[in-house]
Amino acid sequence: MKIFTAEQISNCDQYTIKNEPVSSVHLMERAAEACVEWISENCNHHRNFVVFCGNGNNGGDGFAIARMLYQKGFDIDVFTNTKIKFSTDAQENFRHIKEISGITIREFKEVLNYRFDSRTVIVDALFGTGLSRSLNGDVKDLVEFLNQKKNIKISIDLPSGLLADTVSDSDSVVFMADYTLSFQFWKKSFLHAETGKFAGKVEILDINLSEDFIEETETGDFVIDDEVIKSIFKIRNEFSHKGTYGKAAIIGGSYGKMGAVVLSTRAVLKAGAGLTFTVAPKCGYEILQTSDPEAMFIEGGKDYIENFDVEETAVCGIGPGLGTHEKTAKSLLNFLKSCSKPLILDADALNIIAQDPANLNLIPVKSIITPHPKEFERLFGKTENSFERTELAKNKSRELHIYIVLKDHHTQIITPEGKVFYNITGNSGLAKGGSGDILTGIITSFLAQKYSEHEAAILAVWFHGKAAEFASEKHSKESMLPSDVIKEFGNVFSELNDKVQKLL
Ligand SMILES: NC(=O)C1=CN([C@@H]2O[C@H](COP(=O)(O)OP(=O)(O)OC[C@H]3O[C@@H](n4cnc5c(N)ncnc54)[C@H](OP(=O)(O)O)[C@@H]3O)[C@@H](O)[C@H]2O)[C@@H](O)CC1
Ligand SMILES: Nc1ncnc2c1ncn2[C@@H]1O[C@H](COP(=O)(O)OP(=O)(O)O)[C@@H](O)[C@H]1O
Ligand SMILES: [K+]
Repeated sequence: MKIFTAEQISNCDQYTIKNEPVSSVHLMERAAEACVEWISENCNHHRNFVVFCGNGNNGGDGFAIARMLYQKGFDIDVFTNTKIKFSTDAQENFRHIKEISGITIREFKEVLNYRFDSRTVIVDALFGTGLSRSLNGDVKDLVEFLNQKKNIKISIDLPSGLLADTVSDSDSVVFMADYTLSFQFWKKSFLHAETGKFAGKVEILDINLSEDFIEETETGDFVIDDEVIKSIFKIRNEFSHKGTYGKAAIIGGSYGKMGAVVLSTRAVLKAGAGLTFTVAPKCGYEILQTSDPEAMFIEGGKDYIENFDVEETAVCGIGPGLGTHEKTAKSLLNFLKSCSKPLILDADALNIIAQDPANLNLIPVKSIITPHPKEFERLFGKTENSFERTELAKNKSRELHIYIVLKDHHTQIITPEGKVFYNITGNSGLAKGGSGDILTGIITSFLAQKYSEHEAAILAVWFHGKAAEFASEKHSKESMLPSDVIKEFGNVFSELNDKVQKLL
């Protein structure tokens, strides 16, 4: 799914109005209906809603939602500021709601005397994509007041105070939503840590904006949705043999860090590679042969790796548990100098490369590197925030012609062409040592199975998150282990096959 800026969304809005054609107030009606449908389906235990409406079209949505919820039998109160001029469509919906005797309309300042029942749901329709500056004055006080309430909070389109495309000043006040019902597109700010925390759980509601506009309008930012995944995933061919699914090698492990390479190797195996090797120090021989008997062991040193040579046709994922021993570092850098095929580089492989900025140029083109934020900083330097980090990653991907998998809650895959793919699967159950090692294994496995670098990176990140969702359902986010995540790969493949199989 494409991610558009607030300006592109507004253009899409206008294009739809002109070309569908549909009147703007009717489009507002459609948006409100989508919200009301979601609320009616999901708010089974709540009958009271208090809707806060601004003066622009976001407020217009709020008035329409209030009217429709009232018509469905919910108890509704509305707060707004009647002293400021409404937008044309907000004015029309304000007029409708004034005619409903069962809804009381109050001024914002009256909120201080309002009795919030603990079961009342607060709906924020103050500002959406039209926000042009930080909240201040009365509306800032109002949002601060509402943020202190323990009630369930739902934002319409965007939490008020949040910009769609970028981070606002750190002292800006933003409505803290539990749920955000947003129209048609993901907004970039939902996907970054500093801003996404205000949105709570995001639901994207389809309001049928123009498909032509969406198709024709260029953007560099995407969310990895089912359509993306369906276009990548290939069903296993029954007329195949192990050679069809390639050779994969995980190179890593050192004394005390053999678990990382065990997990990574197991992830390669369970993600479907044809032949799997593990290059690890001798001290890991028994551990690996016992834990992952399907993989072949290649001795790369005694207590740490000194030799990176592996069969030429194997796809190599390097780094899990590798350590940064001087001799390992030296031989890794020599290996990189002699290597021209794309590699997957993670963890200590990245920490070794980060020791000297000149090493970055040794990374073979089209390689996939998988830094978490700290590793990214070691490689490329500090940034002010995660939006800037993504911009820096775009520059570096272009400059070095590599794929950067920037690991985060919403991991981003950044391509050498400067495109950014945001992942929306996964959960905080992955915030545990070992999760990244598994991801390296999945990417290595998919690349060995002849997915392109672009496809392998996107599919693997989505797959990793999906497996984590299955694991958390069974074990909880707290208790799930990276090895539980690997056990769910089969369920993810079943889901993938169901998505793309031609079923009778
Ligand atoms: N896109 C779609 O497909 C559809 C969009 N729809 C809806 O339209 C919404 C966008 O509506 P919108 O453009 O009217 O902007 P909105 O967010 O209501 O705010 C503008 C008003 O707020 C004011 N204002 C701004 N910042 C302020 C501040 N800090 N403090 C105080 N005031 C501030 C600003 O004043 P100004 O900046 O001009 O002074 C103006 O009066 C969108 O989010 C969605 O909900 C649906 O109805 C249909 C389909
Ligand atoms: N809160 C979270 N939500 C979603 N994914 C997460 C979260 N925390 C961690 N992850 C994922 O888990 C993995 C952690 O990788 P990393 O930090 O390298 O772990 P390790 O090196 O210990 O294996 C990454 O893929 C990251 O995206
Ligand atoms: K809002």
